[in-house]
Amino acid sequence: MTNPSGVDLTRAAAAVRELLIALGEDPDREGLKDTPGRVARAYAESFAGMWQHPSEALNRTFDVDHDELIIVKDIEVYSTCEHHLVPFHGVAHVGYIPDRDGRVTGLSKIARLVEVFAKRPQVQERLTTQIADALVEHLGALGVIVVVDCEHLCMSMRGVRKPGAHTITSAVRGQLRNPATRAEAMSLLLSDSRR
Ligand SMILES: Nc1nc2c(ncn2[C@@H]2O[C@H](COP(=O)(O)OP(=O)(O)OP(=O)(O)O)[C@@H](O)[C@H]2O)c(=O)[nH]1
Ligand SMILES: [Zn+2]
Repeated sequence: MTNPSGVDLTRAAAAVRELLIALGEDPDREGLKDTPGRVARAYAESFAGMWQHPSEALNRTFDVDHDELIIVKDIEVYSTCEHHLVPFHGVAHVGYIPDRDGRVTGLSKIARLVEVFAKRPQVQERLTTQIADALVEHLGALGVIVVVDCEHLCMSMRGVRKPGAHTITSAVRGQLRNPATRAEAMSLLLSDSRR
């Protein structure tokens, strides 16, 4: 039952069965009998990015001779907090300045890159820096800015119980570290330009 993604579904299902027992449940009752397998498959989906390389997401590039900022905003993010294994969700905004040849990637590939890193056990800070570093490393971007804005269910539904609290993280690389360029990029990233 090991699947191509590398997740050992049989072992994961057995662990979920054990967890149900530890929690005082009867894993053989009607409603729970398929749950261990289901949860194992759901985790395999949530952690699919562990088996993907960021360069795969960015493999399609186009020579469009564009050497200025490109921004993809409001990319929906569903990730999993590695401390509690519960979701955090929100949006990512990604901007980059292409390499000297003006080589850009497909717009959807930016969202695919976000997915590669979101579908792993994560903390929001690492998610943010991994996206930025991958654009420099695999696309040769001369400048990168990434802002991630998420609500962590580990803070909303349990623990400190503060629903609605947002965590905002940013990572800036290369030419966009220049204060003036950075401020301009940040304002574009955070503005609602469609209204
Ligand atoms: N920096 C950072 N912290 C996170 C992230 N996701 C969850 N956390 C925090 O991880 C911390 C874990 O703290 P612990 O004291 O070890 O765990 P805990 O007893 O469950 O903490 P509480 O959530 O405060 O009940 C909590 O403060 C969470 O809010 C994240 O993406 N980045
Ligand atoms: Zn958490």
